[in-house]
Amino acid sequence: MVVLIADCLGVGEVIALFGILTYLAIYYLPISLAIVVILLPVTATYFKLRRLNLYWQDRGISGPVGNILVGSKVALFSDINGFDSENFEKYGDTFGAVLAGTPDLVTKDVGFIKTVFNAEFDAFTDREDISNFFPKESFFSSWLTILKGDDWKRVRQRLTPAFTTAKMRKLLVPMEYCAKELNAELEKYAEEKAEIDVKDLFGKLTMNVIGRSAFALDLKAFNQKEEHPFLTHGKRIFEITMIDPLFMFVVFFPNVEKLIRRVLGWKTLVLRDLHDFFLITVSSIIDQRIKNPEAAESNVDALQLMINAIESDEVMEASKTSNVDAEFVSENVQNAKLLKKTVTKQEIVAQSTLFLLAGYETTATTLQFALYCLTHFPKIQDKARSEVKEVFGDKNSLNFDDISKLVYVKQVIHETLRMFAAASRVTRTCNRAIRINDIDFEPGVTFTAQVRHVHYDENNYPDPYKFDPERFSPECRADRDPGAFLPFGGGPRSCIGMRFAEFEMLMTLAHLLRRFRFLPSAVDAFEWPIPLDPVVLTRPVKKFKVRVEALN
Ligand code: HEM
Repeated sequence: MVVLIADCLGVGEVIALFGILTYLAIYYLPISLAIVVILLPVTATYFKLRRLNLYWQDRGISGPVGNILVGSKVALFSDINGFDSENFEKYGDTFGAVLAGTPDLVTKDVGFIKTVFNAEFDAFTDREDISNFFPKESFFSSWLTILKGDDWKRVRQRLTPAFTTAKMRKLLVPMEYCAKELNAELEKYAEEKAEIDVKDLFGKLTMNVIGRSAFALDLKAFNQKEEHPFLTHGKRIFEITMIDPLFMFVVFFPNVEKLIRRVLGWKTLVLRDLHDFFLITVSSIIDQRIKNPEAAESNVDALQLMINAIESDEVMEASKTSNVDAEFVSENVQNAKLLKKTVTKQEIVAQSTLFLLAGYETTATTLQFALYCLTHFPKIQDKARSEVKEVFGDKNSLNFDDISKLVYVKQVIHETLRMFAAASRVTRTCNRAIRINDIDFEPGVTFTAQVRHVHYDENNYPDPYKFDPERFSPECRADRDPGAFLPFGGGPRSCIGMRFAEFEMLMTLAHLLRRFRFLPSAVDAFEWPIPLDPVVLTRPVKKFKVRVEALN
């Protein structure tokens, strides 16, 4: 009973309730009864936490036993990759831990990952549950990344037609426009012989690309003087951290937060200004487009593709999709009940803002690492440039066929993604009891694919610290299990923006390499491999800069 009540409350609420209970017991009850009232919840909580901490050991699976109060939670906030390395070393390819109160099975075993992410996907459809932070009333709760079960299937199925290669072809035009804008910006650096803050520059590029290709808006990210309100609000998403006071308040006092929202009529407490701005602005763009479909037809952007896909009742044909989507599509097209249900306006607003979130940091960081590798290995840079020059010939622009000929540049991007995959861990939550590899999974337990460890495993990639784009030549790929490459996750729930990101990176690098040579910083040259921030999202520990030389 005590434990059941505690489960519905946040940590702050439990402590407050316990404080009140202790106060009342001491003042109003005889001492012996007061001790019982105080000790009962303490003992019940102690035994619950103890059982939780030994969750995997009780099931015969080895792994670290965390602190009784916080489990291995500290690892989440400090060095999660170091934590995983240490445990793989001690316990082998798979170990069990308890992170943030949830038993988590962590593995770098490719076969195991494929079974969970693909073959048994129905039992592992969702990611870890973070819905507490995103109230149901807000559109944040409709983000594809957060949706669960049938809701996720319905929205993903409806969105998939907007992300096929054929649709991506249309987005090459805005992508190229932004790549040319970036080149114009770099001319200034080359002329002034100034050092470039690579992440800052690519961050602006990816914002411009998302603006143009998701909303047909020019966000003018390179413009220092006036900032587009989309950009001002979009950037706010990245400012939020785990130690943000409002965020902490939601974590510690979820029920109080709910009450405050109800009383004030707010949809969310965290990021409220951003939420309301996007809800109003994007909803009105959608309304205008739906009211005026002919004018809307001229828009080549993901928002319009989503509106079209949803309105036209378009159903994907498995043969027209990638292998990953084909499997998913053929599976879901049979599900007529889900197909008939449409996607709401709030859900479209959610997905279009999610593109800002999902497409900005990931792509900018990958481009940053690609440039880091190309600067560090000038011969690889020259080889990539030769291919680019050959593909451009006398032209100034690239079409879809040209992009498909950038085979070596794509290998460079894939090798960059192997070494510096944006997400070092990808997690699924079990939704029904299932036995896999002699392990009994219960609903609520999570399964984590340790992507960085899969990518640095000698058995998958010999000499893993060597940057070698040849690993992704057709011959080398044929010799390797495709499941050993997970920068975009795996199975039906993998990254929906993968093709978008690949086209954007190919287009950008092609234009950059054609016009410029990249050289290490003269002030702060960096070592190989660059030290990484020990958190889940892969970033260098310090900013790195490059110099740029314009080519004739
Ligand atoms: C280099 C760039 C990118 C990387 C490395 C990347 C990586 C990832 C990863 C690892 C996941 C989790 C997959 C899983 O759980 O199996 C993911 C999910 C997702 N990504 Fe990306 N991503 C990139 C770019 C993009 C872009 C440009 C967009 C949008 C235009 C996007 C939209 C999404 C969405 C919506 C999801 C959630 C999919 C779902 O739950 O069904 N990503 N991405």
